[in-house]
Amino acid sequence: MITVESARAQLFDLVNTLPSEPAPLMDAAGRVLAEDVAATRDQPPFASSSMDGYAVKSTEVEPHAMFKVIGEAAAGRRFDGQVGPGQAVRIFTGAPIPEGADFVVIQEDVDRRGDLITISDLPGPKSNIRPKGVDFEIGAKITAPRRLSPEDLALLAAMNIPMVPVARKPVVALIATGDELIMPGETPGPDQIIASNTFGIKALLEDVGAHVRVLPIASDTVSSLETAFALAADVDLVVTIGGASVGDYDLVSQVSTALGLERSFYKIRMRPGKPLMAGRLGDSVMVGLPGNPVSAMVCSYLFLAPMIRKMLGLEQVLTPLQSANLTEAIPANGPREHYMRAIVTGDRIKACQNQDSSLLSVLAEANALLVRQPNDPARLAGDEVMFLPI
Ligand SMILES: Nc1nc2c(c(=O)[nH]1)N[C@H]1C(S)=C(S)[C@@H](COP(=O)(O)OP(=O)(O)OC[C@H]3O[C@@H](n4cnc5c(N)ncnc54)[C@H](O)[C@@H]3O)O[C@H]1N2
Ligand code: MOO
Repeated sequence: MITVESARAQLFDLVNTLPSEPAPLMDAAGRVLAEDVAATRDQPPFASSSMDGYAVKSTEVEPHAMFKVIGEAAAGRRFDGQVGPGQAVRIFTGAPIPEGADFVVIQEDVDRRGDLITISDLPGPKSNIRPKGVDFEIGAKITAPRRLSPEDLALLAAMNIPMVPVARKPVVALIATGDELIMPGETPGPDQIIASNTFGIKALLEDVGAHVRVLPIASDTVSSLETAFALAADVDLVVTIGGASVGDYDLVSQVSTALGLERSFYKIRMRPGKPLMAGRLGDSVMVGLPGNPVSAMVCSYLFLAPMIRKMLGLEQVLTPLQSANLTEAIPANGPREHYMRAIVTGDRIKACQNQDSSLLSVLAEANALLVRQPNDPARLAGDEVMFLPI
């Protein structure tokens, strides 16, 4: 059995950054920027008013000063003339500052009668003018790689970049295996359970940025598994769930090997998730997850999500571990690296009572995986431990 670290290194060797493709800005949320992009204009493209008021010459601003209002400047409609001595232009937020003016007196600080305004309250030193290009100038860059946030999309729009170069989404096929499985909503036979892993893993991988195809459940026969693999021939990553262990109906290894799998490894010194396998299968990469629901999800956090991030070209593929102090003692660990379901509150962490790898109710309560090294000694309340947030 190999270590988690060595498994990760081998998995990363199997995948490369995918090529980029143009995406309409409207559909680019959450995609990974693949190439640097540059603003095609200044923002704002002209000096503009940050307040509603009157544009005047700053040298004339003093208590009781009077101005004649000679026109109006609104957002989208500038005043074409020149502001001369003793003159003011009615101006609104976002409007271009007229020639000759370099100060906006807010309307709360003036009295207006007809076309005449008088400064009633002395304005502060702020000119209420946003200089041209104060937000960004033409050529300002957003650098790749970067997962595009809602704020990034707004910035790209302001930069007038309607098509964005993004990494192609890795396509993942999920194949649940087992005669006992049916889909939610179907009527289970007496010995059947609902295929749950598919849904958790799909959500997790889509959240990271993959496109996930859920294939029909494969039954525990060679031909059914072969059909499922055939349906997944054109994807980047084929993920099987279950059938990875040593039982008579655990056929994933046998079938994938017969189909030409160049196996990288089988079995990791970890808990849960021991019977993980991976390798190259045709033009795809195959990862065989253990069927126990918690094992499958933990392996998805530890291995599949970082593989997707690498395919997307992201620099940080691993989620950094954090530390917290135990609220209760935990016993010594065995020989496998253990990812214990745990609940973190502030800087304190509590390992969940029951660590059985079938318990989705415990996993759903947890917000962290407490990481124990092989043979880690018993830990006391108050001890500092490391965890992976989930
Ligand atoms: N003699 C041994 N038995 C087992 C070993 C071992 O080393 N020697 N390893 C155990 C460990 S650890 C794990 S993990 C499991 C992994 O088994 P498989 O990958 O072969 O998974 P299955 O047997 O198909 O299923 C295990 C369990 O999970 C349920 N399951 C499977 N797929 C789904 C799904 N999509 N959604 C929900 N639940 C699913 C399945 O019904 C079983 O209850 O092997 C141990 N055995
Ligand atoms: O490794 Mo299994 O995943 O312990 O339940």
